[in-house]
Amino acid sequence: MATCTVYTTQSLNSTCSISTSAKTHLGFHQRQVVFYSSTGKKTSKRGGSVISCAARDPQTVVIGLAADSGCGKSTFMRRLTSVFGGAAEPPKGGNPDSNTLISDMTTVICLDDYHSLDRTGRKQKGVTALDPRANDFDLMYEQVKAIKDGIAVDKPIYNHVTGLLDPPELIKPPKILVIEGLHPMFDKRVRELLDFSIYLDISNEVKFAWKIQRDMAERGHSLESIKASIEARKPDFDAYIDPQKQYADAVIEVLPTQLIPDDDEGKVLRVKLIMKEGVKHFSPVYLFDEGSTISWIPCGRKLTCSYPGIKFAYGPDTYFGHEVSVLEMDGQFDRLDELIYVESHLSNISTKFYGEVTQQMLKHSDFPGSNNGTGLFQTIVGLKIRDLYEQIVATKVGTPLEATKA
Ligand SMILES: Nc1ncnc2c1ncn2[C@@H]1O[C@H](COP(=O)(O)OP(=O)(O)OP(=O)(O)O)[C@@H](O)[C@H]1O
Ligand SMILES: O=C(CO)[C@H](O)[C@H](O)COP(=O)(O)O
Repeated sequence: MATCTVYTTQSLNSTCSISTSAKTHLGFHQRQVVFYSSTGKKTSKRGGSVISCAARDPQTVVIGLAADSGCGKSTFMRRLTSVFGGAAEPPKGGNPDSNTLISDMTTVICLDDYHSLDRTGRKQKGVTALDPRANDFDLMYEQVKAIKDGIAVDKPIYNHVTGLLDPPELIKPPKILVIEGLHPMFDKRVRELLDFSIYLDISNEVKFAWKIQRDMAERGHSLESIKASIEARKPDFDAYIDPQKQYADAVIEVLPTQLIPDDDEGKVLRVKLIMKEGVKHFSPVYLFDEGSTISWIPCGRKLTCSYPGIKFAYGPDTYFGHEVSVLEMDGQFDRLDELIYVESHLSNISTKFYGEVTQQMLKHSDFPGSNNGTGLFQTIVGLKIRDLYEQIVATKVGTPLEATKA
């Protein structure tokens, strides 16, 4: 039972406790509502349908992760959920093709589940899945809001195996809800529900290399079909997905290396972590000296670097008119255990103990990008999200947060 403030047809702003009962309308569960007077005395046994319920207990913290398909969202999610501990798994006993991942602290829902047109429907109408007309933003907003307010919802499922819209699955409010997919920041109403937002900005060259690696090697697609699919999506990607990066609190931008002249292999990457200034509960990471402009080649006695080496950069900048701090890494690590040397020069990384970034990276050394800035910055953003969550909870319960962070 959660104590909350409900807005019903009968009484505005009453304090009550709620117990979930039956069916849903647009994903909103009807509840039995028990009213209490200000002295805590029960005043009536049954209210009406809860239209909106703002929980007074610490509510669900909502994180948005936007990126095109095949740009590393799943990998990032695995790193993020690992920071919170516990394995993330699909809902038990549910649809085997569910896109949802649940762990003790987090629930990750995939916004593909809000496609309003199935694969055939999109084909008939001549629209891609990136087109807003193929997605139900009203339902997305209503359900994310409900979860944030502590209300379980019946969320639809888009089945990537069949291309059909499957019967819904029950999503209970977690401590942290991550909404990942093509459009978490597209709709203003949904955007305003986000406590923190991330955009994975993968340059066309790198996206192409990753797609080939996955879709040719693992899914048996031809080079021509991969090229055609990227080309077909590009206009809608440019129109509806890419512009969301202006709203992100953190952007991880992945570019070809500058360490190898005219590199066309796309294996060595230059990765930027662009962090907005002035975001509540989020203080950007810095290298050596906050606010300075730094260029650092850490290769020497403490870091093994084979060709083409490693280069870090840090400094202030502007991004879509916002003040940002940018941390950049070009190159890749030879020995992941030596990452501790780099970690010890970074500040505001929200670790709970010395070496936590290195430990996380070593733990998932088999994940794509573990030897470069993609893995490093995804891990750091995961730690920043844990810190943000802890700050929000501490603010709500009114207890000061222990000073345990680096
Ligand atoms: N940091 C990385 N370095 C190298 N390759 C990567 C990296 N991240 C992802 N990839 C490649 O891209 C592929 C897709 O990654 P992932 O499944 O995490 O993306 P996704 O955005 O969840 O994709 P989708 O939405 O299509 O399921 C991986 O199989 C891998 O080949
Ligand atoms: O951009 C995508 C996000 O993952 C997919 O292409 C979209 O969801 C449609 O899926 P499918 O190709 O399985 O019909």
